[in-house]
Amino acid sequence: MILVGHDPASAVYVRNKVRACEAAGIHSFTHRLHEKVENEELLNLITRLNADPSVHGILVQLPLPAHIDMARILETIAPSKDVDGFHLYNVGALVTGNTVFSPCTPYGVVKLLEHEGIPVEGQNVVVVGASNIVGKPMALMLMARDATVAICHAKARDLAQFTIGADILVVAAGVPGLITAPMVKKGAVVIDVGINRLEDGKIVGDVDFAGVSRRASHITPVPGGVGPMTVTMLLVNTIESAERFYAAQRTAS
Ligand SMILES: Nc1nc(=O)c2c([nH]1)NC[C@@H]1CN(c3ccc(C(=O)N[C@@H](CCC(=O)O)C(=O)O)cc3)C=[N+]21
Repeated sequence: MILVGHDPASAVYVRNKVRACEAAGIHSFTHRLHEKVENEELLNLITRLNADPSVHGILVQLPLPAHIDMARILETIAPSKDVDGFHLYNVGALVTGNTVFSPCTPYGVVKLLEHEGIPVEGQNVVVVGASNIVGKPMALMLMARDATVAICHAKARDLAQFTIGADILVVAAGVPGLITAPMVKKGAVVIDVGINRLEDGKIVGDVDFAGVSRRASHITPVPGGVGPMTVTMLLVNTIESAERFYAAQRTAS
């Protein structure tokens, strides 16, 4: 894991990932770099980890400081070790249905739905938020499972017009209280991906949990919902990466 700078939220997420690795018996190293680190130093570190056969997963915690060329950093990670699924090769593979690594947060959402026995095929899904990390891959993964998917920008004019039709509503906009009960169809499944820190230190999602939980058939809380699933899917991707590595080694020998 590579953590640049000292954003407190990023530090919490990385700590949770490290703890989960330890609990799962996955050895992890956290490389903490100064917020003023140069692009070259970060690139050199990634190149070294790419070449290290004992490393099966590389994660560069986002966001990165503004002077860092994020695209170049992500494209330097070996696609076979890109357990976040952010390399362009892996993004393209996801688009065409030849998924190598599914991005952890949407993958966690898919697993939650599977575990609860909630069908996706033929369902109307609305994804609010169109980020590269959550909204876009979420839509692709549900399309691959034969859902009808609409993506709304958080700033959509009359957002409720779209959300009210959703059998499954996934919200990843980063706007506290964005989704209220009248915007949700009765019996809908509501997945809240938002994590917002309020001034009093409280963490809330993008959904008015108290109100919406009276209309929804299923709803995920924040914290304790999608966040821990993101961490879990990182472990799944890392184990899969190691298994692929050793399978390829056996074939080669
Ligand atoms: N390269 C990269 N990969 C990521 O997967 C990635 C990232 N950058 N940047 C930021 C987002 C966010 N993220 C979370 C991880 C854990 C929790 C988590 O453990 N949440 C707990 C605790 C939340 C808390 O206490 O703050 C919960 O929701 O219950 C949440 C969010 C991974 N991200």
